[in-house]
Amino acid sequence: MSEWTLGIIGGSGLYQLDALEDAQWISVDTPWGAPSDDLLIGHIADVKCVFLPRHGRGHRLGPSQLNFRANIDAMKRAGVTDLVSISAVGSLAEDIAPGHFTVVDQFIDRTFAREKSFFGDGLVAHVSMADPVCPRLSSYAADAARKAGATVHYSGTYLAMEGPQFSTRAESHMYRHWGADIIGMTAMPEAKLAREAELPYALIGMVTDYDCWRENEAPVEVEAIIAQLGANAAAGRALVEHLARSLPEKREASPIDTVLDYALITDPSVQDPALKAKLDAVGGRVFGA
Ligand SMILES: CSC[C@H]1O[C@H](OP(=O)(O)O)[C@H](O)[C@@H]1O
Ligand SMILES: Nc1ncnc2[nH]cnc12
Repeated sequence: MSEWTLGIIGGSGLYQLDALEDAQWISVDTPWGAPSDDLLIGHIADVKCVFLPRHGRGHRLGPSQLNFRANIDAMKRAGVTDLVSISAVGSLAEDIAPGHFTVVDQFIDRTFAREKSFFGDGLVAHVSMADPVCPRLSSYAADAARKAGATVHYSGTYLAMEGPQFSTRAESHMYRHWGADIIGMTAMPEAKLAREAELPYALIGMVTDYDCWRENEAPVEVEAIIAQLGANAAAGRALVEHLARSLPEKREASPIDTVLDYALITDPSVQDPALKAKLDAVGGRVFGA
């Protein structure tokens, strides 16, 4: 049996994963509230897979309504060892065209109306986000995207905006000057919380549009995004299947598995027992759940 349990967060257009065998929707409760939906738990070959549609089936939740902490906690609670996230994104670069996939390796976080940490009052932690994704999982995901037939960009900076409105033209130009390659509304604080939960994380951005920085082109509208999403989602599903099938049976330890060993700063004598209890899944390895 494979040592990997692969978590998959599906973004806009990806609400179901038919490739999962013996799959069942399971309700998972967390100390942080309800995740976006039940988890679809099954397997691909001998890899256990846990799928969560980020916006819920039917796309009920907007980016600022997502309970990111509950989503990551639920993944951890379901035994996920590695988490791949799939997102619809706008392109901020000429050579990244709609239909292309970008394997994200950096982020600029401009979100401001979201809970961004599992830690805080009574138990403080500071994890490093210098290298925010897992290179190993990203590399498997990139190969899987290529096998799925997508044009793949092997690195890219994702600008996370609050939304739900799309950017102004001035913002879009500014993000390009900052060096961002793609833009979306959901990967932050998802990536930060995955790191706090010691989950190696990879993000694949499926490009739907050119946002609004191109002078002679109509700005992005949901209608155009939905049209592109259909084509992208098929490749996204194929990517997940190739990814699960390409994982070696044995899972070597990742440095991300143990980041909390170096992140906690609160003296044990004053750590809040109530917060520690809430961290049973996220920090169970260090607090002995
Ligand atoms: C439907 S376009 C805007 C919407 O799509 C992206 O969601 P996700 O990252 O979950 O695929 C974007 O971030 C916005 O939430
Ligand atoms: N242009 C865009 N801006 C923000 N999020 C997006 N998701 C898909 N396209 C987007």
